[in-house]
Amino acid sequence: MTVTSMLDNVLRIATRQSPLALWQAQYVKQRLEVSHPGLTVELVPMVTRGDVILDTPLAKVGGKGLFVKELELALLENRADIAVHSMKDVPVDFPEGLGLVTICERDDPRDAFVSNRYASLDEMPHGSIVGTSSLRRQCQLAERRPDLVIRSLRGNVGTRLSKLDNGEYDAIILAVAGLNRLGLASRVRMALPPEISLPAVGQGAVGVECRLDDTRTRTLLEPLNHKDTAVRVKAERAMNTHLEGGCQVPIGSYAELINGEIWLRGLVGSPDGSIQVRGERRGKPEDAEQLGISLAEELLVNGARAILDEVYNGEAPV
Ligand SMILES: NCc1[nH]cc(CCC(=O)O)c1CC(=O)O
Repeated sequence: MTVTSMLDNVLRIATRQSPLALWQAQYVKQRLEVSHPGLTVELVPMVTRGDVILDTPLAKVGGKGLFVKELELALLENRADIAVHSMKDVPVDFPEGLGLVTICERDDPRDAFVSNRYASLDEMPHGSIVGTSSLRRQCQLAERRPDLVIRSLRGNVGTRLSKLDNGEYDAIILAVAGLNRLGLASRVRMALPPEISLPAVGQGAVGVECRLDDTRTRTLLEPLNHKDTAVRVKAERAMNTHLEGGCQVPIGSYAELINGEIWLRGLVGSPDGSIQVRGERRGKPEDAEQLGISLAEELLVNGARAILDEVYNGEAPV
């Protein structure tokens, strides 16, 4: 066998090494190998800046892009062929030459109430301590239960659970999907419906990024794309992109497909929950992007503009 033909049968995944990232990379590897007998998929483990700076709230250290930059560099330098991401953590912009080409079927998009003491949010006594570092979760929690004390909680899923188990918190909020993937579904005391906690853009979905001119890889990825998930995430991301919100503002965006129609709901709020600007759109899947944009415009007019301006001190977000 020549060197070229050997390489033809190998595809390399750049991945972070958190248990969740590794699960997602393994999942894509397995899906690819099942779809393409004879293909060998290798993992290329990497450390990102986001993995190094774990004790500062994400909103303060420059956001989600921290977790993907190193992976993208590996793609651009041809040290790997694809990067697998939680769609929730993928920034709106891609470096020139890279793009998101595949979105896999969505797992449970909801937030999970996790506690060793209480079965639900409403059961918690006044003054209970809840851990989350997500401004979106904090905003919705504080509106519903202004009497709770919300404390910052960082680290990967396992770290967060051990901080709960140590007694540092009465409850914590995590994504159901992350717990499911790690075999920790039994830790979910209550999955919070979107009415109580509107999920983050793309929550529960895994996406794959590659070099846009790499037609071989794009063809290999085709069977993994899940159309319904892709259209939902497209509407959610269009809303988010049009808001230019970044992750220093509480933003929720969640689309469902009901009888072939998109139902997109959006939220922009203040971190303390005192302001909640909400809206929704229904329409055809073909119009996913337009629905997201027009919902964003409505939210901006209804108060989101003021919230964004306040957070970014009147400057355009970077
Ligand atoms: N912010 C970290 C992160 N990124 C994706 C998930 C969960 C899996 C997903 O939403 O796809 C999590 C953990 C969490 O929010 O609890």
